[in-house]
Amino acid sequence: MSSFFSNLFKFGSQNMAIDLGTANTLVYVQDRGIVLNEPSVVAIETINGVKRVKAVGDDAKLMMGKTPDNIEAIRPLRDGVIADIEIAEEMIKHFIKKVHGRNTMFRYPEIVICVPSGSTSVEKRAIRDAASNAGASDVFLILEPMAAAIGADMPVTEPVGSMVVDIGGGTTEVAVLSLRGLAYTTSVRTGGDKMDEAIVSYVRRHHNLLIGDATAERIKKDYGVATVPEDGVGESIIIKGRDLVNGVPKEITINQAHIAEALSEPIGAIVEGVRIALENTAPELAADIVDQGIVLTGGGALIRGLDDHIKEETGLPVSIAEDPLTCVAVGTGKAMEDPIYRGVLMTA
Ligand SMILES: Nc1ncnc2c1ncn2[C@@H]1O[C@H](COP(=O)(O)OP(=O)(O)OP(=O)(O)O)[C@@H](O)[C@H]1O
Repeated sequence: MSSFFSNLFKFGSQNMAIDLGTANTLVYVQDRGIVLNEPSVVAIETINGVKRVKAVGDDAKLMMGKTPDNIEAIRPLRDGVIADIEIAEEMIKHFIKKVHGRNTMFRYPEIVICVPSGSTSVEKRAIRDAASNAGASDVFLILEPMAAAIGADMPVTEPVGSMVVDIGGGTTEVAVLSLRGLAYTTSVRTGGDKMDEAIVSYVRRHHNLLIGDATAERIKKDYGVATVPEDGVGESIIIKGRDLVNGVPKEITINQAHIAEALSEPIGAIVEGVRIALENTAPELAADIVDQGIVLTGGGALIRGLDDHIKEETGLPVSIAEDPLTCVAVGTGKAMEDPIYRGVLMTA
């Protein structure tokens, strides 16, 4: 650990923090803040049996669902863990290179990477090795809920219990934190991806219409609600896709109440995770949470009315972090920069 902090001094601002997310990867550079925020997607092209990276990040996401047979758009992280280590490594390498550009002096930075709290030691090692192979001289890890809580300015170093619920693409991490540690943590394999799948399956079941994940994600971001709107209907939504009966393109109209119905299962799983965490929290810490409330981070926190829904289900105050999508990256960056958080970094 000490070599890390002495290297911070030696190499200055090249050190970086990476939020390697299922949906998005964010890179934070010391003293500069977030410099990269792109989808965790890699497009692989196969020519004469040889595979090569065709595009990464924004460019690769544009290809999802639209690639010819010889190009495959892959998300190397699934359910919050690395599903394809080689491709994840290519992605990390690409992003590090993109951040440092031609500045070869800064080719081997120290890197802090955020990992899901439920990662096994094998998964943690795989992430660390991917960053080392991508050119990092030293790699440190931080658990995702800790990073989210630091990013949301929660009092993680104090002897006070606080609860963070980080709703990402692949997982929802629920944790109770106190004195730089996780007093309790649980990871629910439900997040934004499951919400997209729920919309795809709702539209197929009720309207015989096939839509892609990208369309479902757009609908979720623009119209997603945690509960049925007050007027029982909400806004109308026009959806285009392929009719499953006759195979031709078709357009249907649904409303936000339908989206609330579609999302009820994944949102129910998240609420259940919060409830289990509360039941397993030591009484002293639980008493603190009654005062401090629950803080929501991650992109899923932006589903309209989710804070009120969790408040109703738990009876506790619930708030949304200021910028839920960048909380984990900012928290990972702060943990790298500020010695007060020294104790939260891990070597593997
Ligand atoms: N306005 C929005 N409303 C609802 N969901 C949103 C919104 N904006 C982003 N999301 C969803 O948030 C998810 C991504 O969140 P985030 O970037 O926090 O996850 P991640 O860190 O990549 O994933 P994980 O924590 O599982 O590794 C995606 O599923 C995305 O569709």
